[in-house]
Amino acid sequence: MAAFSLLPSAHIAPKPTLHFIKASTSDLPKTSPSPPSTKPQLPSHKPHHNIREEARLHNAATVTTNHPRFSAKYVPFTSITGPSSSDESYSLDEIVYRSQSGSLLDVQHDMSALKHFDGAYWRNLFDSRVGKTTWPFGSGVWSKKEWVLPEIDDDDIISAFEGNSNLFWAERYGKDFLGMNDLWVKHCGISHTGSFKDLGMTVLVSQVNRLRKMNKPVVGVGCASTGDTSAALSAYCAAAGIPSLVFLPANRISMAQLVQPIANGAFVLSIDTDFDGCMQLIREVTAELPIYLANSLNSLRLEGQKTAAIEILQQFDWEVPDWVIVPGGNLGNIYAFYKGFSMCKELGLVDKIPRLVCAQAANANPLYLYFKSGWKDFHPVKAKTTFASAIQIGDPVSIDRAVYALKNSNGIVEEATEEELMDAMAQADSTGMFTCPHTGVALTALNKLRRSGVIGPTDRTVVVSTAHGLKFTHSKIDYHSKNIKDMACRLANPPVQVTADFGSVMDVLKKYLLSKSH
Ligand SMILES: Cc1ncc(COP(=O)(O)O)c(C=O)c1O
Ligand SMILES: N[C@@H](CCOP(=O)(O)O)C(=O)O
Repeated sequence: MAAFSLLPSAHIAPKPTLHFIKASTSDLPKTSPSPPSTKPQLPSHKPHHNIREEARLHNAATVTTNHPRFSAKYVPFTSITGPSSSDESYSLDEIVYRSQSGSLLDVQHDMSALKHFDGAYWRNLFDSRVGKTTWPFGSGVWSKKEWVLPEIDDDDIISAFEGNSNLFWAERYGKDFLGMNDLWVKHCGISHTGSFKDLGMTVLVSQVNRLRKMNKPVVGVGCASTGDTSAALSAYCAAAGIPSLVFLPANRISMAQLVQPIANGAFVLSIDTDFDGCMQLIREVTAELPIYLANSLNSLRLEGQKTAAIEILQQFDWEVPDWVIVPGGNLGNIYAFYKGFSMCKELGLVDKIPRLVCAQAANANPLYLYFKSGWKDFHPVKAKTTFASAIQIGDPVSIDRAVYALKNSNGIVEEATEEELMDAMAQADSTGMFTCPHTGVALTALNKLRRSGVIGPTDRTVVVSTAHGLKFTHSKIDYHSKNIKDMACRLANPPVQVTADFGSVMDVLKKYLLSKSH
């Protein structure tokens, strides 16, 4: 193993009161802005190690250095205070989802240890890990490991190299439909299981892997789901060899989503209730049985999901967009974005955060109604059927997190009717994307804010696309066949039936070309 300089620069001089650990070469403070090497040097007689073994070798060959110990713990969270600084806290190795008073928890990082390094250090470190296959940093989540689960052993990590998703410049959509020139779509759904849930699930399942190795009582991992959480949970558990159990609302999720946990070997319960009913049941069951709760009530999930925000900044070369629009259901993700942006600001990678917009389906809009009441009255709703089926949620568990995120980002909540969201999805698809209905909800919010002038023509805006359109082909088929009651489906593009002779084919082609020529 090569020797490394341990001399920190003046601005990152270690403070004597901190705990010190053995640090790997990739963790060492750098005196120059050049990115640190993350590739271990292998002994020449063993050329065929896999990447996990390479990381193991690399970590074994560490040197003791004056490096602060990064750590994180659970603390209570409320919509007023955010993460609390009270004495109540829990180790991440405990199985706990709520505080003593019943409030949500948050993963709180030791920010003073992270502040030991300046913003330039973190930017360089994160940038240096992109596009590599080094374990576990090839993942967009684990490339930010120090900010996610700093204490987990690389060997315990279960990753599909999720994240690093495309930030798509929506050139034509922005120009033709919104008069915008700086519109971007963060394709979080182009991912291992087809949604942003992979980002959180790699963290949660990795921690479960660690807990099981510590002989903690975790026989399986369970969730309630509208489709995407269950797909991610079952895939990551299958990769780890851990049993997964999923509670699905019968007949309320797409076939493509239903088949995912089935194929990955999960124990699938199809329950005759809605998502909120399934969520209630899984909470009761996980309180009784050694089943670890994988929904975003569990704040570990959000640690992975927040990396999408960091990634957006990274993809803009650490320039901050004006707006980020996120579709909301159980409302963990809007807080995850807020947390990712806030950490970047607090640790000096950027100097501000974007304004956040949470977009809901009008048929499942408890946050929208709360926002419209001036944050006075929150009432869960009975969510009605929506094409954006993954956000058909009336009693979101992370309501307090969402309120905190929106209040602290000068945020806005918008809603989309069924017709609006389906038209927006079809319009985006007509410019070359293949979006899901939830992205249609976010695009509708953009449309409304753009038309009212709240979002300006040159504002740099990011719409978060949360799932792959291929999971929702049934809704696209209904739309393009004009097979939806009370909906004009004005952008429908049904196939033309034509008889198999040259003349008929020529007739329809000429008609089509004529329609395009003026
Ligand atoms: C595709 C999709 N989009 C958006 C959401 C909303 O995310 P959240 O529940 O974190 O608000 C979900 C899940 O709830 C989802 O599956
Ligand atoms: N859309 C989600 C609903 C559950 O959300 P979670 O983030 O709390 O797990 C799903 O796909 O199940």
